[in-house]
Amino acid sequence: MIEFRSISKTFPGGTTAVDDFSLVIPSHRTTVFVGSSGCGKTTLLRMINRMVDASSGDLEIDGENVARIDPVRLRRRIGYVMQNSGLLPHRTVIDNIATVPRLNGVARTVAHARALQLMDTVGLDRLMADRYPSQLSGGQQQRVGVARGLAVDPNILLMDEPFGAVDPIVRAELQQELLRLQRELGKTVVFVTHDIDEAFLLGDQVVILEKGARIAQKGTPAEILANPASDFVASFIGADRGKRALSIREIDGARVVVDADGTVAGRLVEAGPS
Ligand SMILES: Nc1ncnc2c1ncn2[C@@H]1O[C@H](COP(=O)(O)OP(=O)(O)OP(=O)(O)O)[C@@H](O)[C@H]1O
Repeated sequence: MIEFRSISKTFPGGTTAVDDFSLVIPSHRTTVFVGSSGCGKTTLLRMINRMVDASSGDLEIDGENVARIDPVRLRRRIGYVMQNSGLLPHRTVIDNIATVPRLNGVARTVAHARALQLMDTVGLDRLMADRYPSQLSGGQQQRVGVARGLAVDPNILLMDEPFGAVDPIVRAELQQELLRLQRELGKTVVFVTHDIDEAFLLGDQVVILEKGARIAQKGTPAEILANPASDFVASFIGADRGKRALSIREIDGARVVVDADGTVAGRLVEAGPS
């Protein structure tokens, strides 16, 4: 469990990116931060692995205050997947995936064997192991990014707009892969997006944020869709456009919420990892 307790962050220039934010992020579930550009999503995410330190408040992982954990050690045990995959251009796919285990002292042969398994896990052909990132499509690069995030077998996986830079068809494929992976692996995933449909599709818990990372509403997709807490939320989720008359359908054994035109708007929480 990750717990934010009255966390604030003011950057040296004076911008308060996060203003008194409190939230519990349950383990083995996907929590999605969603909101407009500049509302503080990335800052929240980066405070979990101390790429950004809070100005005030406490942040705990399983009861341990992150301020007391060495940031390098913390980052090596938390997976981080970013937009544009963030791969090292001069390293092959397999070396990119094995980077952090190697830094942690894992032998090269062991790290490479594990990297090949992870390529299977994320649906990448092993034949691509010796290619460089520039020789892959955008979607394949994102899969390498996810494999790299999983390479230290972290309990926590942070994902910052990981599918933002790929076309809608590949994006939909990657979203489905993540749902499949999450059913298998049951990580504590914290996912940032500005796309409400992506948030509803992937999130067990969705947190809609306004400027300063103020929580406009949090809950399951079904709760938010059925009962928007404010005009802001209603407008953000498109409820005011009359688009989302909800119903529940069973697709591939999972119970999902679909809106009026049949688009999957979210998954019911009971369908999470078993
Ligand atoms: N290192 C920094 N120094 C100064 N201000 C910063 C820094 N990082 C972020 N900010 C500011 O903090 C606010 C929140 O930024 P953040 O990147 O967390 O937002 P976001 O919701 O992730 O935005 P986006 O969706 O555009 O990535 C913004 O006003 C931003 O300009």
